[in-house]
Amino acid sequence: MAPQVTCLTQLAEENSLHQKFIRDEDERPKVAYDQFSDDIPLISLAGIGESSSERAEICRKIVAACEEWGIFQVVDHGIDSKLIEDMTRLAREFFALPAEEKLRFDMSGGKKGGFIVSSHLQGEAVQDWREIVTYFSYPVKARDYSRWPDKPAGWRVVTEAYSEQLMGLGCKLLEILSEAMGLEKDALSKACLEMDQKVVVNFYPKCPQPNLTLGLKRHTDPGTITLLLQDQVGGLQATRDGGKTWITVQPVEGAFVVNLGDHGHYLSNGRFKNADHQAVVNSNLSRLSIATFQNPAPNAIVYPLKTREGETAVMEEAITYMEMYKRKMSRDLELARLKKLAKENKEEELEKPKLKSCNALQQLLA
Ligand SMILES: O=C(O)CCC(=O)C(=O)O
Ligand SMILES: [Fe+2]
Repeated sequence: MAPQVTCLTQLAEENSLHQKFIRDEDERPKVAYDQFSDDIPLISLAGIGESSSERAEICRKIVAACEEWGIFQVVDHGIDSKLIEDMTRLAREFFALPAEEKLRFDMSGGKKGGFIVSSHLQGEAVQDWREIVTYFSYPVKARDYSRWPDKPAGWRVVTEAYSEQLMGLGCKLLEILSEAMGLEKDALSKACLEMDQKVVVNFYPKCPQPNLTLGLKRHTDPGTITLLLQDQVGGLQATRDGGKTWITVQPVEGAFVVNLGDHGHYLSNGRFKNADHQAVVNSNLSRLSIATFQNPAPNAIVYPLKTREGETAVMEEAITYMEMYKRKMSRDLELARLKKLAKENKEEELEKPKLKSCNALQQLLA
């Protein structure tokens, strides 16, 4: 039997956008996908290993970027370029598979890992214009290979190697941030207990009406640090003024975009920003990005590791990461609910005068 779910790749062929992807006006893209900005710092990690003045300079740049944006790009990061190439190629091949192949790994119904068409926040009607395939790669003992795609050939070998190298890079960056906070090198990693890693491969097909929708709704990542590999199309956007102005991050060949999540933000007592970001789409080209989330273990404690002189803690109480995540989700849901309510009320208000004039018309005609 033909699958019930239509993949976005199929919807992309239509002339107009399906209603379920249409965002409210205030959420729609304000800046074009290819109107690039180089405001986000681009930092070379060459020389990071040495205990030299070079390392100190790199650390200074990273810390400044985290304080200002919570997001930066790194090159000379030591991740094997052949691995990046293979990972990108396999990811593209996965999304090019027929819908029924991808849907063999359908994640709906609460499965941990697999494929999903047009993700959306629970309880929210509008969907994102993206397909994803995701797998949980750390801790190793928790890997459920039955939820990892078995096609295209080579997926498992390449993704495992990719995960391992990215775990290394993530930890290296956390060492720098720990030192910057005046703590032991391994303080942030230790605070994660056994670090989790989740990889989400995002595929954004060409979109018939990209100005009405988003590839991925505005959000902050919940975890400690995220390493994003993006192709050269462009679409990742960041804001540092609560969404008033946006910039499109300039894609840089072979670079990783690094951003801090909520956990990193809280542990630094708000000193390092949790980057507010989103992804926009376009009608010319499909786009691929691979997000590697370095997260704490579910039972890790979320609380500032250190408060600087004169600072009070940004959190009232210490909670587990699981609890932090639950609270974030219910806050997002509540916001979506209130927004929907406000919209309905507004529509009702708009209906009233119409109704009045309608009554008046009837009286006139009577
Ligand atoms: O695709 C992108 O540029 C952004 C992806 C992202 O923010 C995410 O997966 O959390
Ligand atoms: Fe994100």
